Amino acid sequence: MDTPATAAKTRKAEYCRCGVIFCDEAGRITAASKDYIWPAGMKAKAGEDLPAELLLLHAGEWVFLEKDWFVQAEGKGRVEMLLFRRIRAADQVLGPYGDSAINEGMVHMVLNNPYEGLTSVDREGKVTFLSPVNEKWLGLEEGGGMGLPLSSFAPGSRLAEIALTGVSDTTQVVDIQGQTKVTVNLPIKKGQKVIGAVGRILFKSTDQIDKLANRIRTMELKVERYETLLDEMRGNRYNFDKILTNNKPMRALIDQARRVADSSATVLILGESGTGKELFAQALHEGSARRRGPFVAINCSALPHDLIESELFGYDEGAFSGAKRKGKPGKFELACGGTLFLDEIGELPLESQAKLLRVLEERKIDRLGSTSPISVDFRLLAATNRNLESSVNTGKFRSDLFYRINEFPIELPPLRSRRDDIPLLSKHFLEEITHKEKLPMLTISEEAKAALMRYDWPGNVRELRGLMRQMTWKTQGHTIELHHLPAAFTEEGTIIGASGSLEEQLASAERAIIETALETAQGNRALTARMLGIHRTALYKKMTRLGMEM
Ligand SMILES: Nc1ncnc2c1ncn2[C@@H]1O[C@H](COP(=O)(O)OP(=O)(O)OP(=O)(O)O)[C@@H](O)[C@H]1O
Repeated sequence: MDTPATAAKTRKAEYCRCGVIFCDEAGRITAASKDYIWPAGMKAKAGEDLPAELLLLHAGEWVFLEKDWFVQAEGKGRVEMLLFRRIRAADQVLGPYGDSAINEGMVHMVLNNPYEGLTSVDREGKVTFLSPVNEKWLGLEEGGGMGLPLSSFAPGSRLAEIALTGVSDTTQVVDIQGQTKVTVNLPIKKGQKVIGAVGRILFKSTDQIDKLANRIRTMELKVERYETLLDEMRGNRYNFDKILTNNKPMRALIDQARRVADSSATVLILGESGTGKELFAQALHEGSARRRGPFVAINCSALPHDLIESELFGYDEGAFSGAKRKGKPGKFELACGGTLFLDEIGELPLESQAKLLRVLEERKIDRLGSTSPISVDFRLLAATNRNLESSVNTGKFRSDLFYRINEFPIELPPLRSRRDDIPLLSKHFLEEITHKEKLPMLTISEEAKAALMRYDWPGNVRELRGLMRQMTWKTQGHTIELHHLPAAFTEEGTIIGASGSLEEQLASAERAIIETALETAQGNRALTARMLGIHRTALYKKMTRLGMEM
């Protein structure tokens, strides 16, 4: 492999204090200078294949390997470096130069490379070298910056900091003088001592690097956008100050919840549907040290039983037919560093309850189809509108899980037990909805107010919100009159047909609300869904479930 010609050239390279490597068209190493070391620390040997990533990266261009590149630069002009080129014929690099010219030629080319600006500073941040392209870019005379503090003419540069800390700043995409550039800043060390720093700015980079810089820039912009969005979403989340109430027992509950928020206790939030359980869960998360982490909510009653486990635990590649090729993380994993809120926990199948208990005890999960457990760090909050104790007695809920999640129970009262909240919440929802829909604010007549106060609100605050939404569409004027309210409100203190179990009463209230909304929207399903603040498909599902005519 090592012909006399290439052997001579590698010797020359060693003489130049450059690591040089040669390879043929197929990417096989034909010769390497003695001290050519891959970034992984292995010596390059003739006869071996070039690592794939180098072939890919370099594709015939000059490349300076960041890790080993520019190992030391002392004063002006003397550099030790590692150069690499994939060449067709060695002569393309070394041919035109005579023996002594190799050193000069290569060093000259690197220092005067019009595509890269080099700057070095000493420990005090004073310039020890500026390549011509940098001088030109900074508007300096030849040699004009030498010996001056770099900060005096390039205030944005971090090089002086690197010369002090010795911590490299590799491959940053930065905006300098209105242009996006790729920079690499490395400390210069003598033994263990940091004696300065050297920085590289890529000017007219290769197409690959330009594309890379653009991709990184686009990704950075995306990340910025998502971070803003996340912050907005966080801002939209409820905290304790956003839970409105005039009711004393509710205020006491909020105080209790505030106190337990920043603990690791599992809070079990009990209460009828629509009383604000999810609101409390969000506020507990926001009041904890995990607030910067994710808040992941899952409604156990909304998922078919056979999907619950894959949603909670995730699955590995090829775990079952139809699974996404790459696998998918489950909610336990997604909630890492944050809070997992299991809504309607009473609906969890017994088998999943056993698995949940194990996760809570071991803090580890196994994705479906995987045998390597993953550690998970989340705080559990749970909610239910069922009486879990009676579910334990009937064998529908595991007692050990019940005791495990019942560390701090909070029971939210139904709206009918805190009627003093009705005027406050009605006004709040009217303001919120009219503002959002750009409609005039409504007032409520005394008669209508009295009817709202009398009503039993089986759907609790959610029902009140839905009604206020309907009213903003239904009342053409500025006042909600008694006759605008659904029939259920005109019957003294009762709902039409409101007898039977809570579930039956809820269904009957839901049916009445949908019917009124449909009537107001003159049968227009899309408008009805909008009025009710739900998606059209959700409206169809509800109508089917409630046995309503489509
Ligand atoms: N005190 C309150 N202040 C403001 N809004 C409230 C309050 N209580 C409830 N809401 C609103 O009522 C609606 C229902 O609340 P939430 O979803 O938290 O109830 P839930 O008890 O979790 O219901 P479900 O059991 O059906 O999941 C939400 O739109 C919520 O914003």
